[in-house]
Amino acid sequence: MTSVPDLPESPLLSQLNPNQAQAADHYTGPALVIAGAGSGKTRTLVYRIAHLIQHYGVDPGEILAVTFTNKAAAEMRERAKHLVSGADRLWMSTFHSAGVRILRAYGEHIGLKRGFVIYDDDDQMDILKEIMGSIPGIGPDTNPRVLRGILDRAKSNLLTPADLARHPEPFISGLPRESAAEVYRRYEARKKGQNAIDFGDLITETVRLFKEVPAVLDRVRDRAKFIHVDEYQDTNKAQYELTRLLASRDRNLLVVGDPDQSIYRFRGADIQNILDFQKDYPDAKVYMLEHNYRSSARVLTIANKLIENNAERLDKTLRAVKEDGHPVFFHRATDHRAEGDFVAEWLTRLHAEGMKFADMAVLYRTNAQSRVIEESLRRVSIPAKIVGGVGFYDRREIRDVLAYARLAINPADDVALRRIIGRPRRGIGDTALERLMEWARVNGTSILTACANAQELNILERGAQKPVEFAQLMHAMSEAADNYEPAPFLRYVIETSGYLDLLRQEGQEGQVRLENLEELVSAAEEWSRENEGTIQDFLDDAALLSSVDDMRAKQENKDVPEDAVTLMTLHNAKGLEFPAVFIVGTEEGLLPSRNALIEPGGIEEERRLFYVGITRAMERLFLTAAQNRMQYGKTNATEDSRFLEEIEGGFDTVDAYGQVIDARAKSWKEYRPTVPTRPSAVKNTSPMTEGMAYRGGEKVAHPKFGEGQVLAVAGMGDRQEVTVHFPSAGTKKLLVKFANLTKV
Ligand SMILES: Nc1ncnc2c1ncn2[C@@H]1O[C@H](COP(=O)(O)OP(=O)(O)OP(=O)(O)O)[C@@H](O)[C@H]1O
Ligand SMILES: [Mg+2]
Repeated sequence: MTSVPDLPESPLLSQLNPNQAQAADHYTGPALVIAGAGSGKTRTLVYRIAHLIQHYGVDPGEILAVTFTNKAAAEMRERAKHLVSGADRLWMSTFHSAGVRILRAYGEHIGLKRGFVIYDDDDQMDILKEIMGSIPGIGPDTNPRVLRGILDRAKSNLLTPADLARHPEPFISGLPRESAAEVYRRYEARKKGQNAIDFGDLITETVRLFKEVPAVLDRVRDRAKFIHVDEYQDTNKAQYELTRLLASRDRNLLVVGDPDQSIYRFRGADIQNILDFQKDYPDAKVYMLEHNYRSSARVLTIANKLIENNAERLDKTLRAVKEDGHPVFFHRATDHRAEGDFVAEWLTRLHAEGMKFADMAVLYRTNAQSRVIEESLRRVSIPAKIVGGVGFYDRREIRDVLAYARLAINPADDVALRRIIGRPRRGIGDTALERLMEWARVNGTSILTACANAQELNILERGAQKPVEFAQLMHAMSEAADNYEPAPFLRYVIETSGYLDLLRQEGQEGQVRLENLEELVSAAEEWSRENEGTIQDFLDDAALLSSVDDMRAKQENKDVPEDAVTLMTLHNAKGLEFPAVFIVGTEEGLLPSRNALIEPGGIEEERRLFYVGITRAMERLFLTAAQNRMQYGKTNATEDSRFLEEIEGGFDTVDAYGQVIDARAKSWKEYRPTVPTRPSAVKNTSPMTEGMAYRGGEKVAHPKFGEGQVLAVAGMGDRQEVTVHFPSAGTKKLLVKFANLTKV
């Protein structure tokens, strides 16, 4: 029996349970916190940061924490500020934001020019559409999205075009690999010519910078002597490499994650990063957290039950701290509309019982499902905040004005130029534009340079004055960009570009667009109050907003009251929690998704996604399905999700009025007995793993495999099973009874 080693007396640590406190007290060297949903991983990470500052005297200016969204980073900073002073100097950001910051400061060392812009998904598509036509093996029916997917995955895996050409598989996403590599090559060249980088580059270029210019890496490492990564299970190869480089000198790297919540494999996330952490850092300390503080025991039971069906996983223990709570309800509606009405009905009831709308969330697999739910909610006037979907920053007028701003900062941004040269119309037709582009291509200049010289160089026979005027307009705008704060500058752009007049002529619709532009100016004003920086910094931030980020949500839901139900995809819900959660569309073809059925490992990924959804719920959980659903314009009969079968017995089936039809959950204790366990606070040093022979992180020896470290412990008594990582033999699952392990 091991006991909790002495921990420093600390008011901070006393707010954690003993295992959490041990992890939070981790000082130097590599560490891995691996634990299930709601076990306090994120909380432990924040407390560890505060404890480093308060107890170990670490300078906040040497601490980096990487989170999944800017919102999570902001929240973490707020929490840290409450716990300890100096927290405003912490570096908390996403991988992408960290990349921008590093590349803006040091990108010149690897040939990035000042003022580079960040291309988003749509900009990428513009380039791909333009180049794909002339590449052998890429037909006109090739979807540019497929190409974009190939590029994204290649970058996530740090593959160059040459690597792609050497790829062992003859086809990549159905395309000849040579063609895919050629697309990649030309795309990169085009982007470089326009002084732009894309999302993937934010990581890969930073990695390249670190490798090629060690002095820069050293400077950045001084600012990141203690590194934390939340949601480590969703890092890809490039992010892994970035982390590895940053941590390679001081080796103070603490990562937290849950392999069961890895849900971004389709975007290149590699679950192996977390599983191999101990291979990369053989001296890593492993901390396991085994108590779930978030969900009622019933909710947690079905979550545990579900995820056990995954074959590829580390066994972990996760026990409820909370009581049984309410039964989980499942409702099978006649169709998707009835499903939406059922959700609206229960939202209303919960609200009448005193729960705030803001404490409720509706989660779905695909954005397309949100429309019907929204309609149902609107009918009964439930305020709803939609996260994701076609949002504020995707609107045409917003993108147009931001494109002007980009071009003002970076005259080489041809993608932006092509977007706005005809908005409003300024007498430069398609043929003229093509000649300008051709001249620019032949002479290796930007299109804007071609415009500026249209008259002298005889690029155009007629109307050469128009492009020259456009170039003059942009020149004036560039000067304004240097001289104005972000908000006045955007106002200047809206007016001088002619966009304002254009919208004024468009009547009602123009009016709505104008209001959106006003909102953009307000967003910039608000941004300036909270940040110091130029229009360039504002554009960077706007480009990096993810759908769950606050700045984005605020603009997108500007007319929605504070107290509103959240509607979002299961993916976006990661890391969040709500007292009441509805998961809709638990049907075959939706959850698991149709694509998952044909992809290797697809079902297990979808199961993890469902697991993420279930474990967001604190008190109430509702699952729904529609027997008939309209999809792609046709109504079809559906089948219940296979996952429902896996958790059968864990929920009550209810009818449209909420009356229990099938009360399985009433006898749920027989179905799977879990008794809530309440771990003591840290002051009381009784070990929380009472009755267990082994604990995560412990060093053991095996007669054949040698020394190793316990990764996970599952089961009790004779059936206790440990997962042990042996540096010489890999990771093994062993039954304690037979394994002949000894403690080291
Ligand atoms: N020791 C504790 N005492 C009280 N509340 C706790 C404790 N540990 C965690 N919690 C609460 O439990 C909830 C879940 O914690 P947290 O979000 O840190 O879990 P997590 O492991 O990061 O979850 P996820 O896997 O979903 O990211 C939070 O509301 C947190 O404040
Ligand atoms: Mg978390």
